[in-house]
Amino acid sequence: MEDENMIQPRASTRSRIPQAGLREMTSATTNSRSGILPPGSIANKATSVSRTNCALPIPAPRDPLTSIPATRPKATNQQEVKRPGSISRPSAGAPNLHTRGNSYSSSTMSRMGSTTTRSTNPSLSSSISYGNRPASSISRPQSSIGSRRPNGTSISRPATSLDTHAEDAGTILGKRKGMEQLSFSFSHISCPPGSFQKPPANGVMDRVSRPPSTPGFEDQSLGLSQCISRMRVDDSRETSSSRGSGASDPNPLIPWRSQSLSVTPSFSPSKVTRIPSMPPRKTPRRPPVPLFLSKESSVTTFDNKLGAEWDQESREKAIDEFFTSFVARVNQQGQESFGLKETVEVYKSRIAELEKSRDGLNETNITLRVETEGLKNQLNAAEDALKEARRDHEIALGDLERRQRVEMESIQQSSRQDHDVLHQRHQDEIQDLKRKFASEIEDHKAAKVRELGQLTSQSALETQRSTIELQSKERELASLRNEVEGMKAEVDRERKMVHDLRQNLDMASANSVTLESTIRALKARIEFLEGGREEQSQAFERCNQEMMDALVETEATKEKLRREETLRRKLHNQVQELKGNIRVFCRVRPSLHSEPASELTDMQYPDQFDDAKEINILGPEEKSSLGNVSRKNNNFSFDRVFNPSTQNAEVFDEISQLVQSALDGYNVCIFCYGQTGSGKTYTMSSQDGMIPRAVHQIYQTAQGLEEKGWRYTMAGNFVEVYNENLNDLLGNPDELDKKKHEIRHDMQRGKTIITDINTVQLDSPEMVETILQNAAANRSVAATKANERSSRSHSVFILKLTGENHITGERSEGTLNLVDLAGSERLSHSGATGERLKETQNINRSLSSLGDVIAALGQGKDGGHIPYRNSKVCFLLGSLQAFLALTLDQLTYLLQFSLGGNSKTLMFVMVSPLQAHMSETLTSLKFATKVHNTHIGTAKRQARVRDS
Ligand SMILES: Nc1ncnc2c1ncn2[C@@H]1O[C@H](COP(=O)(O)OP(=O)(O)OP(=O)(O)O)[C@@H](O)[C@H]1O
Repeated sequence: MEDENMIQPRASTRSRIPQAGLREMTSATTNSRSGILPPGSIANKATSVSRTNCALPIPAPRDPLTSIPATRPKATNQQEVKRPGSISRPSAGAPNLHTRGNSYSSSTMSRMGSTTTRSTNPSLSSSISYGNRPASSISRPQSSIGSRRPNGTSISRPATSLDTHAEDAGTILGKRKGMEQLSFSFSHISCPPGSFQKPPANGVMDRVSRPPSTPGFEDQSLGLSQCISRMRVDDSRETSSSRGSGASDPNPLIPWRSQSLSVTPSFSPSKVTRIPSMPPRKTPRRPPVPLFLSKESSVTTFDNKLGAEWDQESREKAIDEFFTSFVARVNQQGQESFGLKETVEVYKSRIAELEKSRDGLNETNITLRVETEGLKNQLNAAEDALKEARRDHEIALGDLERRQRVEMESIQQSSRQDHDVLHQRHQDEIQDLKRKFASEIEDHKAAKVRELGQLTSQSALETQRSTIELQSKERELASLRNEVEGMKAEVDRERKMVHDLRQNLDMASANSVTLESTIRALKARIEFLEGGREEQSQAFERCNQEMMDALVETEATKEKLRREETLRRKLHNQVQELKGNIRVFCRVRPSLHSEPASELTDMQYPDQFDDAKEINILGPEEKSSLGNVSRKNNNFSFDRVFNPSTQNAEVFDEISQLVQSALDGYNVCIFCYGQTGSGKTYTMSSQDGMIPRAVHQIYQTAQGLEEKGWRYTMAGNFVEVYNENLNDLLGNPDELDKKKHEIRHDMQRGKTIITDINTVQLDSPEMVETILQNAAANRSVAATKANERSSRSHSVFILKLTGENHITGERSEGTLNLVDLAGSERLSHSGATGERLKETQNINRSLSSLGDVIAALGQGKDGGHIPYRNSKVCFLLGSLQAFLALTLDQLTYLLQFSLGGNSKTLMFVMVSPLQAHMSETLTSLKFATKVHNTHIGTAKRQARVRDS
């Protein structure tokens, strides 16, 4: 609280002295922005002080002597003149000056108005009258500036109140110790000559100034000191001149220039000392003025009255007025100076206050330190007490823990006992439940066993009953059979007997006795049979034995059948080999509706109702030079020739044995060769073509073989060789011609693997239709016309057949390849260009190389050169031996294992019936004849190619 009391007043003190005021004071000291001129310019300083004490708005800076506001009437000076003794408050502005001392800093600039008002006196005659001021009035109270001055009474101003400003200004009010040594350097005041003459009533002037009409006097811009300096200069000049030459001043208008201004003590309580000399100012040369006035002197008065030197009254009046105004001005300056001093005093008092507050703060600080020490002691005591309390608390805690531990142990013990009791009870319950459940289970088990026994006995009874029924049925059947047989025999016998009886009718009657005896014998036999049960049971046993023998015989027969199936396979293979491992069928397609009969080629089938192996193609009529008309007959012979009326079913009958070979574990290759539009696709891939029929047959055969222990799985691929590239027709159509597939051969197992290819498991015969549709769809995506694409590429349908006999442990792996070759038309006839030309070249290269390879193979030279490398198709018909050689032909490479060793090949050569295609037809047939004449692995067969 004490501290607060110390601080609060300080705050209020601060608030009373705004920083702005302090700044302005500082700036005033350094002569910047304050409007205070450098030393020697009292007017500005006064202005500054006036600003300090006046709250009026700040006017624009102006010359204090030239600016004469209208608000300041001259009457003020006149009023002051009337009261010459009251110098302390010469004007109405004075109270303002004093009462605003406290707000000095904030009102410094606003004092301009009042100052200006004061300086509105037209002349400096009203500015110096300091000497008239009584000593008491000069000793201005310190509080005259501040509001703290009590009751507005004057308090003696400290002796140093003017020191600072007097020294700072370096001009006026220079001497210390009050007004006694006050000397003025009124450099800023233009003082009219002669205005320093002491009024008669108040003092004596030692010099009499000249009237104000002199030019120098009118120069109001000159300061008083300058005037005085001039006076000195002139004075000395005049003195010297008067001394030297004795001549008088040529200018009688400025006699005051040679005077030095001094105020006698009687004139002012302060001692006016001689004003320090100022630098001389150059003035125009004037005529000398007489030093002393005489009656003869002609002097111009202030009123510009010439010759009024002796008008003492008016001169005194003028001087008096001037002096009054001068005193007022000096007064004003003094007051302003007081203002400044008071400001300084305010700051000094402020400093004192601050020091006081600092002392207070120091005291407070000491008090606080003492208090802090006390508090520290209290804190130490409190800490000690806290430690004590903590110790007590720890002891109490320890006791509590011990107590709780004991309690806990007792609780644990009791709970353990409870737990043991509960556990024991629980165990007892469990034992009871176990016993209960065991007895229930036993009961249940016994019931189930009983039920089982009943069921077993029932089933045994049922079985026995059914066995008995079966036996009775069998017996009935046997007896019925016997009866039937007996009836038959009896009928026969009866017939015979009737016949005999008819023949022996006579004998019957004769032998009636014999018959009767026979009847009796029969009756005796019946009786015997009825009585011979033992014999019947023995007969039943014999029958049973016979049945068991029959079963054994059946098993033996089945085993024999399986052996015969294996033998059949071997024999079938041998038969196929005997037929030739490469067989060639020729098929002529029928003419279409769009093809008129006149455009058809004349073809004959000489043995169509016999072996159906030959075909004659008659050329166009040719006239010889002798006029004979003849037609060229091209006769070809193959393994089978199908005329246009042959249906797919009949064609398939011929190849079904090859399909059977695939099931038996052989690699079979069936391909169609021929020009575009000759019916290859129709034969191979149409709805009732070879592919669907082959798959159907395989299914049927596989099902039939199941009862012989065979289980078959079928997996299908469909690939295309287009421009010597391999494509997957069951894959993504977008990858056609882009994705690369490789053909890899497993030489040891004789298997062909194609990389990255889709394999479809054929679980049903219908799946093959899906495969064919997908392949056709993919081809249609790859080409604008599906037919075009199919014409320009080889397609291969690969069916892998894997069979296992779970009885015999046999295993078979066969492959059926159904190949639809590209159109075989000649390059020269196709007229193809660009991409088509490239395709045709590829196709022809494959096919012609195929012929070469076949021809080479046909020569049958083991180890002889086979031109496999010439074409991929070479692999198609080459032996296993041949396929070991590297080749670029994808197609033949692909079919490598289907053409050699255990492979069987069937080639369809397709023929178009059109005359326009005759040339291509003949070429195809000649090529097929080459193939037909090739024999791989079996006895070479001869075939004829007859030109007649
Ligand atoms: N045996 C036939 N019975 C009825 N029509 C047939 C027979 N053979 C072919 N055709 C028809 O002849 C036309 C051409 O047959 P296909 O498309 O099979 O010839 P292609 O040799 O496969 O031609 P490409 O080489 O262009 O594929 C088809 O319209 C087809 O239906």
